Amino acid sequence: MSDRLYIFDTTLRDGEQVPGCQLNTVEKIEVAKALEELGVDVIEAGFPVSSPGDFKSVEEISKAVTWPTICALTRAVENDIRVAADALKYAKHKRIHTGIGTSDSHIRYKFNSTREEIIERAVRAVKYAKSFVEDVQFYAEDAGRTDNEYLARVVQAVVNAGATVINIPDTTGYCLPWEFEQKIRYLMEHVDGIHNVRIATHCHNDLGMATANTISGILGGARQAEVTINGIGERAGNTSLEEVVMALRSHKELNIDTNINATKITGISRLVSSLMNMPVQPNKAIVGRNAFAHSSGIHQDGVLKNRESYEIIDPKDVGIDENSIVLTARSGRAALKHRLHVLGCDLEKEALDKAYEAFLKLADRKKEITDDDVLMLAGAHREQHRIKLDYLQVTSGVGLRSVASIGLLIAGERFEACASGNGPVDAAINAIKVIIRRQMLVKEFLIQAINKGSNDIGKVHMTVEYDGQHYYGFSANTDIIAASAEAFIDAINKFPQ
Ligand SMILES: CC(=O)SCCNC(=O)CCNC(=O)[C@H](O)C(C)(C)COP(=O)(O)OP(=O)(O)OC[C@H]1O[C@@H](n2cnc3c(N)ncnc32)[C@H](O)[C@@H]1OP(=O)(O)O
Ligand SMILES: CC(C)C(=O)C(=O)O
Ligand SMILES: [Mg+2]
Repeated sequence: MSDRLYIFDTTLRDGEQVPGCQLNTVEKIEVAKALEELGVDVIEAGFPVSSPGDFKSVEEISKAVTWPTICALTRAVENDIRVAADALKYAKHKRIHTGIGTSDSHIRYKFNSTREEIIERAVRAVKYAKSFVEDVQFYAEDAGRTDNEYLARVVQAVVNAGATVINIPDTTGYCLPWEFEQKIRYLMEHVDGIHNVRIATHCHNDLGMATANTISGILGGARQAEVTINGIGERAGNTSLEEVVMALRSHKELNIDTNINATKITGISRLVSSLMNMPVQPNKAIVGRNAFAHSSGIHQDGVLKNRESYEIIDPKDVGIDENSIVLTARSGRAALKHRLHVLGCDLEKEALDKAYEAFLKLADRKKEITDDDVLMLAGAHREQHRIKLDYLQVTSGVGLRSVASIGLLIAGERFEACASGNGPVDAAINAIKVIIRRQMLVKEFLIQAINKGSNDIGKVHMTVEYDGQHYYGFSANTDIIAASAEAFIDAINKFPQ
């Protein structure tokens, strides 16, 4: 059987300390209930003494949540502890999290104190918290920069005072992974009774090593990881829940697992991101928009042959239906063929080659190719138009009349003309009319963006009246003037010969 790692989520406390991420009580309850469904063991719901709003949130979360332990943060200050105990009164399982800074820098500059006095304050706080609740967690703030020998003395004192969980925060995200592992190992080896309590990691990401340090701490003997959804938290953030959970699931040889239902990870990541107005970076591990997106031809070909070529996690395991094959100018035929197949369009080799050629031209002009684009490309190569647009140049601007110069290929022969108009589309259509001398009238003209963004493809629908009949023309192009001219030509191609 694998060893159990307890997940302590501090999204609602450390995560909520981020500027702009404050939530109201109703929103906090929504996140807390989602954390419960996700399967976290402990929810750090807030710092009750900090404001009446935070007190209320801890109180309401305590009522709303059933089985996870609800934890409230305090300083090593009696009033903080009293207020925390009061806020937790409705919790079915409650924990007070008290502590104090232990690094020489904190002792000297924050507290103007001494190592001995800090140990005394730590012990007093733990004993006072024990008078309210059984489950008392102690944090040695800035343990990452606290020397191991002194840290072990602090931990020994609070274990003796009755602390049930010992939190070893790398508050400033300073440690290297091997160093953090050694720190935890040192405590495991030098504190009497340490095996009767649980050691926790609480790593910050200032050097981008929060997850690495957490995993190292676990290897050193920690069995509680303090994490947040999407890794939000002070400055560069905390360790992200999803990274730790999936690192352990991906490395079964470590034989350590959590109670997390990973299929809920994507949902809660989106919930927290939207409630906290905190977008997730696209390349964020596990929950970023691109975490399961493949955009280059060689990778796409490999993934289509076997998902595991470029994926170590099945996206379904974290609640994503399937990976995405993103079509860009770096994609190959395998990806285009796959997307066309998904869209119900199977092309033979020659047709695929032609569609691919058109696709590359479009992809060089557009960052991402959508399903509509792909269908348009697949259709475009099939129709053999008698009249084709060869080139088009239009000048337009404010305070001048637009002029178009156009070249058409009619049954392979080139015809050229110039014309002016009251705008670029009018000029282009007038130029076509110089070559195609028929009585034609544009009856309907609609330009539509397919998705969004100024680099998008414009779709043009046009109805042209000729000889008492209406003919429909369509085109799509990143250049809407070209699309308009092409739609006009498309309608002309449907005139009876
Ligand atoms: C690493 C972390 O994330 S710790 C949690 C950080 N989160 C927060 O600070 C959010 C909540 N904080 C607050 O609402 C306020 O800071 C309060 C209510 C806790 C305190 O407010 P104030 O009384 O106005 O104090 P202020 O914030 O200016 O200064 C903090 C005081 O707490 C002391 N302090 C800081 N940490 C601790 C601690 N763990 N134990 C005891 N005292 C502490 C400081 O030394 C300072 O005391 P001083 O004024 O005697 O120098
Ligand atoms: C309060 C403690 C646990 C903390 O957030 C830190 O040290 O980073
Ligand atoms: Mg922190």
